[in-house]
Amino acid sequence: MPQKPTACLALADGTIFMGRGFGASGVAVAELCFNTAMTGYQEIMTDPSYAGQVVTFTFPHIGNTGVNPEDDETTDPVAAGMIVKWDPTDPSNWRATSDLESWLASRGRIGMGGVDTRRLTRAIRQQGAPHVALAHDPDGNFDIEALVAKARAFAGLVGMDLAGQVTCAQSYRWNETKWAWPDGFGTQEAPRHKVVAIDYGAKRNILRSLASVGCDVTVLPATATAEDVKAQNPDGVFLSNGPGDPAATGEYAVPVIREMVDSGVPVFGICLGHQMLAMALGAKTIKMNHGHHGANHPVRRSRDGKVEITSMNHGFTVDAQSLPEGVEETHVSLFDGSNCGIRLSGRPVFSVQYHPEASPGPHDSAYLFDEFAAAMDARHG
Ligand SMILES: NC(=O)CC[C@H](N)C(=O)O
Repeated sequence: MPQKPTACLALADGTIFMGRGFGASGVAVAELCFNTAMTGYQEIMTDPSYAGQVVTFTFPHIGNTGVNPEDDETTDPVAAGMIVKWDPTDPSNWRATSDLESWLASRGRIGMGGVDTRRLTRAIRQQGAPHVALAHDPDGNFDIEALVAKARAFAGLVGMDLAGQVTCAQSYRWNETKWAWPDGFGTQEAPRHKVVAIDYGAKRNILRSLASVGCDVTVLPATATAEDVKAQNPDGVFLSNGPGDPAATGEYAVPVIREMVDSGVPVFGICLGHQMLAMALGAKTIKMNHGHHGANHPVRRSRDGKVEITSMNHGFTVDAQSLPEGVEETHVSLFDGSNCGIRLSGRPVFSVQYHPEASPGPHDSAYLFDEFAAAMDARHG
């Protein structure tokens, strides 16, 4: 006899998927996106930019390498839940300290296995990122109509400022010292640049990457004012990734970013930071149909035509048509032509939509951190 389903995914249009629940029980209401990465599920689940989203993985074997404390991008999982094709198996990896299921349970996040993730991904591509309710009940009791109603009632990410939920409560100095890849990437250079990183939901590996090129990083909360930033007397300002709608967070962040640009210091932004820098320079952002979430997104660098294989995680994008004169488009997605990078002409003010710290292939875009450091070196003369 087939097992009774213990998880239920209800889409707002009434489509229902049944499967096996794991991790925490309960109900999560969120937007649903698909991620095509074959590795990095722990980093994905703990990336603050995934707040308000359930992630379905197109790669069928998720959980094989377990979890470990070093791969967390923040203290807690931030994605609202995860959906996989096969149930996670026992981990097999020398770095694993726990298995995915108990890690998820201990952090209050819902998992669902046994789902036809190809069908689900097709639905996302066709209808745009749907609003969903994901339920896990070990007894398998579901009120499906109520779940559909919850999915319908979800307001969605447009207009939502989520940075406030995931930013640090207080400023702090990034002082991790022990971390490095075997090939030396990530080895810290002696700090020579004082950098303020504004934390809209920063991933740890970004702060680590800044430290690796000689930045002494002070992290400030998302609501930091221009005076808070200037009080640190930084050599450069970094604008982090983060969840939600850039236009909503931009209401308070963009005026601060504009002042930073006007002050003449080098400014570097990633993802949400990129989107809000673009807004500060006069551009607009728009919601995408189903966004870009994966570890093999090709991007063309305009200055020399080089193709970078990048990690991406975004549901909004900078409208390239809205870029004002004097703002160059430096990178373009080879999947759909969407904007992936900008630079203020002749100034060390630049940003990318993708994640150069995520090193999917393996370190293609880490040069951006070097360029930020070089811009600060150039200012010191
Ligand atoms: N990774 C990010 O910073 C995501 C930015 C923004 N929340 C988006 O979805 O587009």
